[in-house]
Amino acid sequence: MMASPPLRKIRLCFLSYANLSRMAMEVAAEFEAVAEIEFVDRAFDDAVAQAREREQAKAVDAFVSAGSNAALLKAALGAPVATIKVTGYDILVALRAARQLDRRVAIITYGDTIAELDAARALLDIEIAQRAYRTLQDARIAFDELVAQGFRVFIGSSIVVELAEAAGLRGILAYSPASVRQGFQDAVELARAAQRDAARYDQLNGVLHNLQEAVLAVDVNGVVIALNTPMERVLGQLRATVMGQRLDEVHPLLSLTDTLASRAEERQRVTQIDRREWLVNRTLMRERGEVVGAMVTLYDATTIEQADTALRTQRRSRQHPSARWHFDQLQGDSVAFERARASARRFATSGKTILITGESGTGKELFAQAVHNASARSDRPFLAINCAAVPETLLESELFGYEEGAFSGSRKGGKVGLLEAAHTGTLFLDEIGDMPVLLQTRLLRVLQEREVVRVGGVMPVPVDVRVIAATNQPLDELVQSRRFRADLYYRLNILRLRLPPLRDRAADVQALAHAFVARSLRELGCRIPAQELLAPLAARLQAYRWPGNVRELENVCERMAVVFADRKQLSAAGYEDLAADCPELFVTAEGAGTAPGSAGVSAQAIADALAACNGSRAEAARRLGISRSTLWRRLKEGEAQAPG
Ligand SMILES: Nc1ncnc2c1ncn2[C@@H]1O[C@H](COP(=O)(O)OP(=O)(O)OP(=O)(O)O)[C@@H](O)[C@H]1O
Repeated sequence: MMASPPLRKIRLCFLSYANLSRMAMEVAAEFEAVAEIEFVDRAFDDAVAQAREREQAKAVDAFVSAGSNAALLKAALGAPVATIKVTGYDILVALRAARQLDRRVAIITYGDTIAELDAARALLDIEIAQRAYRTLQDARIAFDELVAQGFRVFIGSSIVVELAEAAGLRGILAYSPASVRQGFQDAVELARAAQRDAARYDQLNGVLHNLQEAVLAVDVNGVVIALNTPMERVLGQLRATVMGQRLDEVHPLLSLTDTLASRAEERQRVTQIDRREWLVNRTLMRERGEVVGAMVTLYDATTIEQADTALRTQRRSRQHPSARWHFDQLQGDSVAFERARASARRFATSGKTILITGESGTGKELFAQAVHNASARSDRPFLAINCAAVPETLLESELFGYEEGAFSGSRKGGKVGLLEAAHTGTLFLDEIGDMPVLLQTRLLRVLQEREVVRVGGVMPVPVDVRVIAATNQPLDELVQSRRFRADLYYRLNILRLRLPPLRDRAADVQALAHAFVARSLRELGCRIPAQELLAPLAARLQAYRWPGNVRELENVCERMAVVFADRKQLSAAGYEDLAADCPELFVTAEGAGTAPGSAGVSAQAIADALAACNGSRAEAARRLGISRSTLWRRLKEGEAQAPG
């Protein structure tokens, strides 16, 4: 078994006038085994200076002194100070010795006079005069007065004995070897306790060392007992200089005095130190329920913000796909398309709000994704919502989130809205023209104030979101008819990206069709080359007006691939099937794509498609080559126009 290391001898320093020192030296021999004791014959300021030197050199574990010296040392030092106290028994012994010399005895004590002495006076049948002092000056004045009153025998501390002896009178030391012994014992105890504390503080420092946060701990007196390297950096001072100092003096902004006094902990107070923002926690340290100190922890606000973003991003990326599209992947090299792509690239880096306009199916969402991916926010969340496809009540809580209990059926803990979830990233608001006016007002506030208040909440949460809005409706007309707020319109319309309809960029049709057919054939495991399949259709593809734009072309191409994949080869019969499945390509030139409606699809065509798909709106929209929201809006328009 390994022997535990022998305890280091305790280093004590005894500070007093020579009289008491002489007595103490005799007693000190009893402590040889446990302590090394140094004797310093000094009093008052001299004594304090000597003690400070030793404390700074860490040469002493505890000091021992008496009377005024002890009081001064306690006030001036951080190290433990044991006081040798005069007991009633000590005074009695001294009085007995004094009585041998004179029947009139003067007692001069530090601090207060001793009330019980009046009883002793009668018992010992002597005249006793008492005085108390705090400073050397006081002691001298008291002594001179008593001398003037004819006293010749004095009982008191070393100073008093020295004064008496210097005046040729008799001085009797009030302290007994027993009280000096008690003083040494107290000092050894105090030093041991300080050693134990130091070991605990070492342990605490070890724990703090591994923390990234800046942490500092104080004892119940507000004296620094531990701190870590990040805290050294905040304070701009080394541990050695800060340890043992009062925190209020080291850095008043971090003070724990109020925390210790009120026992009230404090969390996440934003505090600026050296032009940096920190979140500051103040907590109490307890041992077996007793408060033994307090701790201040600083969290760097920037790091927290980054962690917050990482948390939101990672949570979100588990739930939603992020932006997939990049500018290079967008098909099309017509002049009109290249112009749009070049503008979008420029807009991407500006970081500003963008309004994308264009007919349904022209690729507005794709552009929004590509803008996000080409912006400084590319590694942050990209979230999208179609304002036309979500019912009004849901749209509000989707966008702004809600607090727990905001309405019946609200989720426990509330819900984070898209604006919050997209923090530091991009939010794509598709079909913004369909956003109800009330929500437009709320959105405007968010864009202006850069903070969100959840439904049923009061505390605003700061958000940094780039908004890209899209519409296939003429927003300026909606503004005129008061269905869209003018101020929101101007706020969104900072950078305008106009996406041309497919009919205005006929040069792109072939390339897009080739890409779509090739992809679909590949997915169907069909080896027919897309080029060959498309060759006989080139003129038709060019002639058609594509009211549903790229989405419609994509759907038609998918249908073509399905028809030929079934037959496994190109044949005239296949093209006949195609004429039945994709009638839009085979209509006469005059009729092609001229149907009215915002997306160019007639109400009759919608009704037919819905009937053919057993009322499935998703399927009908797919067949018509329009988005679900366009179909939805067209139906609403139809209802509004219907008589009755
Ligand atoms: N340039 C392009 N390259 C490749 N695919 C495209 C391109 N433009 C559009 N698409 C295809 O067309 C479809 C429609 O695009 P998107 O959803 O971006 O249109 P939109 O203008 O937002 O439509 P809506 O207004 O109806 O929501 C997408 O599924 C995409 O695959």
